[in-house]
Amino acid sequence: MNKLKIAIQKNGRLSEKSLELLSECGIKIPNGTQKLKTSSSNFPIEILFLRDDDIPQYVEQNVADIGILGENEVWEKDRNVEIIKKLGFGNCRMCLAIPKEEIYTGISYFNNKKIATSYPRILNKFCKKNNIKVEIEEIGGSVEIAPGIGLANCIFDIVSTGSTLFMNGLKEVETVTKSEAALIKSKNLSQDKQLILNKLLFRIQSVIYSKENKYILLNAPNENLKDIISLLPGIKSPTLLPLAKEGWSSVHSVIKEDKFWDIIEQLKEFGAQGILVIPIEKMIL
Ligand SMILES: Nc1ncnc2c1ncn2[C@@H]1O[C@H](COP(=O)(O)OP(=O)(O)OP(=O)(O)O)[C@@H](O)[C@H]1O
Ligand SMILES: O=P(O)(O)OC[C@H]1O[C@H](OP(=O)(O)OP(=O)(O)O)[C@H](O)[C@@H]1O
Ligand SMILES: [Mg+2]
Repeated sequence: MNKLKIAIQKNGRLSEKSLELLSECGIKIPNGTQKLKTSSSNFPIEILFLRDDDIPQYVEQNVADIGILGENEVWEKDRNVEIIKKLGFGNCRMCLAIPKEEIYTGISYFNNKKIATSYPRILNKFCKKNNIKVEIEEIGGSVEIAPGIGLANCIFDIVSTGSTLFMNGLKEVETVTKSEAALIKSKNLSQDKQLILNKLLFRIQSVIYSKENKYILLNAPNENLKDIISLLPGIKSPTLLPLAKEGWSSVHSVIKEDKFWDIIEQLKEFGAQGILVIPIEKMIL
């Protein structure tokens, strides 16, 4: 049977999470090998371990059918591939940063500046859109060092916590775009491979939903049930069960994790008690 070939990063920020995602999808991958290519024992998929920069090219050329990498690399390489799913990890922003003692006057500050980056295409597009004329100095890595050693005036790079900028005496002044890990696919997949991809996507979707959502259980006084239910719409609607104690019900529902902290105060105001929030292992809609 035809196998779907997926390219993931060999060593780097996205390697572990990419393998973890496949494993959460129930796909068994032999570990502990130094091989650059391996197959799953229980899903028709072959895994290629590559440098992330090369993945768009391999997917465009059908050497790999799909790949997991940062959107930033996909945009930078600008190959003929399609982003089909954001994966919720590898979140970062792409920023312009300048020496911390400089006074930032707005985007025109960058006119006639030399900017070091590993992402010349994305930077060039941004500069054109904003009508600024810059000199782009392309380097492969350790971009934050460039102003300190006189290679450039400022930088354009990936930022997450900001600690690399801080440690190198730089400050972030413009966010050009945000990026996260994504699944890309080749534009000419055979029908068999598309079917395998659909199966994989279904599993990925379930894994992502289960991470974004929590199961919530609480006890609610019956007189406030309507208000409490309106805060917890659930997938279809919440489950209601009478408690042994008269006048009280147990409410079960599913909520978005990031919404929970916003509604907890309101739930308490409506008299909710014994609130339990439980992780969901898998969620199929
Ligand atoms: N600090 C960060 N926080 C979150 N995500 C990040 C961070 N740095 C990079 N990323 C994301 O992880 C991807 C891989 O980063 P990494 O530093 O491992 O790349 P690399 O050095 O280019 O690796 P490779 O050797 O495979 O080319 C980046 O393209 C970006 O999408
Ligand atoms: O804002 P921060 O949390 O400090 O993260 C930003 C840093 O992370 C990335 O590099 P990485 O550490 O992956 O090393 P690399 O440049 O060698 O790939 C990126 O290139 C920045 O240098
Ligand atoms: Mg790389």
